[in-house]
Amino acid sequence: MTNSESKKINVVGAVIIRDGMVLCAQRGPGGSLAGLWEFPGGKIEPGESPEVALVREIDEELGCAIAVGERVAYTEFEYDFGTVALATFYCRITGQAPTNREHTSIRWVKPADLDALGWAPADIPAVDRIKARYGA
Ligand SMILES: Nc1nc2c([nH]c(=O)n2[C@H]2C[C@H](O)[C@@H](COP(=O)(O)OP(=O)(O)OP(=O)(O)O)O2)c(=O)[nH]1
Repeated sequence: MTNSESKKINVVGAVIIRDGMVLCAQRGPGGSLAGLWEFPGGKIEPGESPEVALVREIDEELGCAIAVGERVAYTEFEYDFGTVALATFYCRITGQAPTNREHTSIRWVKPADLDALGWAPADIPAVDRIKARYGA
């Protein structure tokens, strides 16, 4: 087993779609994958289901309530700091509009324009699925 395989990080990401646009979030400077774009979300805590973790993370990061729908993609990607197992889910906002609390920026993007952002590598399969489904 390689070192990176020994550390699997279970992460959930929310593909929030509103009015045909996808909510994208840019990671801050300093941490892992600094400046790259991702789907809001984060690490699953012990005992949490992916759906419960996603509702908690989106409340923390964006201050809004969501309904979690079907899975978009599941990817395992080996970064130098460990292997991220990323599960993304289509989500719908059920309450107030999101506000950016933790990211450098958040942006609503048309599916066909998603490629213009510099994505965290683990997210590429999800981005491709979203484009295939919604991008013209
Ligand atoms: N939230 C989120 N994280 C992602 C995505 N794609 C991807 O590779 N990741 C990585 C980045 C982080 O290493 C990890 C998620 O952890 P996190 O969101 O709690 O990140 P963090 O900044 O608090 O943690 P850290 O890695 O800086 O310690 O998964 C994604 O689409 N959404």
